[in-house]
Amino acid sequence: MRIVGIEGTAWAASAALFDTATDEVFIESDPYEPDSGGIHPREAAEHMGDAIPAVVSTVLDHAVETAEGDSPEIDGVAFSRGPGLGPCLRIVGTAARSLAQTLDVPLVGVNHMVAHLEIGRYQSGFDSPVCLNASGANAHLLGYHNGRYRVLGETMDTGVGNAIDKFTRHVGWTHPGGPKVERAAKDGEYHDLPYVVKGMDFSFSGIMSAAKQASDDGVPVEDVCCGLQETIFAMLTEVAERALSLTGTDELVLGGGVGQNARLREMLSEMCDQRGADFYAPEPRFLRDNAGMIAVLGARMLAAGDVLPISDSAVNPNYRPDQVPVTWRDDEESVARDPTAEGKIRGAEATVTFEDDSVVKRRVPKTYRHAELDDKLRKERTRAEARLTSQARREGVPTPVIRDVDPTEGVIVFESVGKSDLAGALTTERCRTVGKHLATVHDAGFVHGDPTTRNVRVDAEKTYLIDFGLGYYTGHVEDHAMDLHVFGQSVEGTAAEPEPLLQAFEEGYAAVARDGEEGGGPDEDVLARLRQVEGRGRYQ
Ligand SMILES: C[C@@H](O)[C@H](NC(=O)OP(=O)(O)OC[C@H]1O[C@@H](n2cnc3c(N)ncnc32)[C@H](O)[C@@H]1O)C(=O)O
Ligand SMILES: Nc1ncnc2c1ncn2[C@@H]1O[C@H](COP(=O)(O)OP(=O)(O)OP(=O)(O)O)[C@@H](O)[C@H]1O
Ligand SMILES: [Fe+2]
Repeated sequence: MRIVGIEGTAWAASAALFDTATDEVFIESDPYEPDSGGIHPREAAEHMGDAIPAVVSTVLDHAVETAEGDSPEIDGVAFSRGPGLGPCLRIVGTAARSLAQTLDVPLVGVNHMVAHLEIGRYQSGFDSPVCLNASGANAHLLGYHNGRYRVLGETMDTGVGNAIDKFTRHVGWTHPGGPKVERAAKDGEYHDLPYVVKGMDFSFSGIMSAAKQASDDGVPVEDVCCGLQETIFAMLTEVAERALSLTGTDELVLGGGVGQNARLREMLSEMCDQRGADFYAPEPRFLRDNAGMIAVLGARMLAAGDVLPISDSAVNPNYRPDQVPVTWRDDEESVARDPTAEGKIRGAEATVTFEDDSVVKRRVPKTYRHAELDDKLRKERTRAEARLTSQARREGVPTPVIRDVDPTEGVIVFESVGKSDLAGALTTERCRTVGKHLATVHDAGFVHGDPTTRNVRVDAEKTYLIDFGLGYYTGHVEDHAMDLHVFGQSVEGTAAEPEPLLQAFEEGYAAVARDGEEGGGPDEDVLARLRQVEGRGRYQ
């Protein structure tokens, strides 16, 4: 099968030919490079209008040259349907429709983000990896489960590339900023910046303001660039590791333009090596926006009969990856491995060993992180975990008794609790209890920070919360809603039937959360905010 792909969601006007018989991908691209500032939607659309016909024509010439007969021998036309900039997408859509009609072949509408991850999965040969998408307008962790790609974690504000590009605009560098930050960082010393992860979600707004401020205050720009890379990429590596731990998977693939950064790839590969996981990053021409990935996924969709009638082929600027019905994969495949099957405990942050009825948790140094950042995080989290585990128990939430703490070494000795993780023993009643426990914790003025199904231990009588290392004191509705969101994502990404579990979880939360009389967030506010968090389109 031979399929043409067309891409043009933002900056790359690109066309490609993928031949399934030879596995060859021919790509022709023409980037839009703004003279100053960031990507301007109108200018970008003008660029698409000029460049798309030219790149398509080059690819058609190539198709004729490589065909056995005189015609280009094309079986389908795939195009990026979204997400992306509306004016650009419409031009791509029009070009794809007219090409499909001219050639009299089917039209295939591809989700750009799913294409970013499928290219790595296709090339690696991995079955069901966790996928880290690090692109300009997005940043998320995805895993296939029950017929869809589930968002296991994502940015709460801007995409990772856009965050970096905003900083470089601030210091007067031209777009794109990512490669310039990478070069400058090589000559810089590490500069400390805010590090924000919440379970498998993360946010860049605090770090970006701090980076701009540091540069305004006279910190050498190379040092800020070094701090930015070390902080942002350590955050992405940490959440990727947490996703591997939660799902029990030992395969990770990288996608997206920021994936071209050597330091990010180094950190991910080191993390995977150390936990015995396999890591795959496609070559740069398949990481940045390109039509090759659209053609490759388009071919699989076409083979599965997943084609679009012209009348139903409108573009979708907010097309989320979890909206895509995955027609080209087997329902049985899942990113989640059987959580009861594994023998040894592999947390994301720590090693855990069982000694009699005690558990020794060691936050071992993570060599992928800058030593100063690593030291700070391990100490802070060990202290937070010891303090909040005990405070939660005083509030009536079952947690393990703490027997010893050594923040300098990052070691805590706990009482061993529960018979298994909730991940392997999910019931509606237990989820209801987790909801109640989180409400109690929130009413006491703090959040858990990482309430996934692996951070809940259960036995016949009790449901315990463990691993408060990412917890902190806060009365903000947004922080409370994020705690609920983290639990929700961990259930969605791994459970066979998440709906009743999540309903019970929210009922439990609502039954206990204080009604807001004296300063605590009213539960309706938290649940309403949760709906907002879930519905946010984050393609800015
Ligand atoms: C929706 C779509 O239009 C969008 N595309 C996109 O963001 O282009 P992509 O090629 O995946 O990524 C571009 C980003 O990748 C960054 N980038 C490129 N090279 C980099 C490097 N060496 N280090 C860090 N960032 C880099 C750029 O600064 C820019 O922000 C997306 O995939 O989110
Ligand atoms: N007190 C305890 N009693 C029984 N089992 C425990 C206890 N503490 C930890 N475990 C087991 O060890 C696993 C890892 O512990 P924990 O979640 O604290 O580590 P972590 O590295 O912070 O994990 P992650 O960051 O992936 O959530 C837990 O999922 C649980 O199975
Ligand atoms: Fe992209």
